[in-house]
Amino acid sequence: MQALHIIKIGGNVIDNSENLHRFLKDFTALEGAKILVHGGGKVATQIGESMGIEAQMVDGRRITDIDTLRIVTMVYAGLINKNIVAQLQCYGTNAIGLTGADGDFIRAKKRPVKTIDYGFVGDINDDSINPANISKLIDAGFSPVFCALTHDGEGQMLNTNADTIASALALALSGLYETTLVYCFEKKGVLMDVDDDDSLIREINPERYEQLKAEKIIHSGMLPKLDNAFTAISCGVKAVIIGHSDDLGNLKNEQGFGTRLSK
Ligand SMILES: Nc1ncnc2c1ncn2[C@@H]1O[C@H](COP(=O)(O)OP(=O)(O)O)[C@@H](O)[C@H]1O
Ligand SMILES: CC(=O)N[C@@H](CCC(=O)OP(=O)(O)O)C(=O)O
Repeated sequence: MQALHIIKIGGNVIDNSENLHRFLKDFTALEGAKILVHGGGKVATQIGESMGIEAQMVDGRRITDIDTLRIVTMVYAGLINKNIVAQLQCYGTNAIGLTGADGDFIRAKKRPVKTIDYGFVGDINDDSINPANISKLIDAGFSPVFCALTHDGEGQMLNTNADTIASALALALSGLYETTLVYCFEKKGVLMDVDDDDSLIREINPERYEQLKAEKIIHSGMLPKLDNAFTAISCGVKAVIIGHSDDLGNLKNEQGFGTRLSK
């Protein structure tokens, strides 16, 4: 089976152009088939605020009313996606920028209203992604670059968390490729102390994850990231690694990069 890397980059790195460019160079240097998934929540919040629209987050998810949907569509699919694609082209990666609506690559269902109305937020299902269609792009030599937007098939764009998109792509493509999923952010990996980069935890299995959650060592944005990551590893994704965007160049070096998840 051909190897595939799916790399997700988070909003804090996108917000720092020096770190972003270093990361995009390292992404270009990765050999073989690759997909980039980017967030950009921080930039969307800043631009929304400059337009008088305050972000409302619940459990790490953005409440997406119609005005917020307009902002995230402009920011994720336009500003961030196209700048990343242009930079990758400059470094020599033949990137193609996509939302889930393009090529009907990722469909989602609007999240049903329970106690909270998340608005235009989309949840991905088992049959949301057609891996054969995405592999046509890869076979043609493109590196797809997905932003955090999906569609419902009835003309409605939806906002979907980028970590979730990355793990759903990894799951869907793991039948066709030997897939490695890498979450890159602004810390060395999962840390014992969030403020101490020397406290990196090299490996986590589900039991240790439960302990670290109970001890509140892992919290906030790291919880949905790891929930997605453990789902991926238990469903056929070969490896899941969480590490610093600056260290992507060390990916080949087994001990050199971030926190590895094990079953
Ligand atoms: N044990 C931990 N180790 C590292 N980061 C942690 C930990 N627990 C919580 N976090 C938080 O998780 C955040 C990463 O999640 P998130 O903000 O969703 O990232 P991104 O936007 O890059 O996807 C870190 O910035 C950090 O504040
Ligand atoms: C529904 C939902 O919350 N969507 C996210 C999508 C962006 C994202 O995931 O960005 P980061 O990876 O930078 O956090 C949001 O709008 O913040």
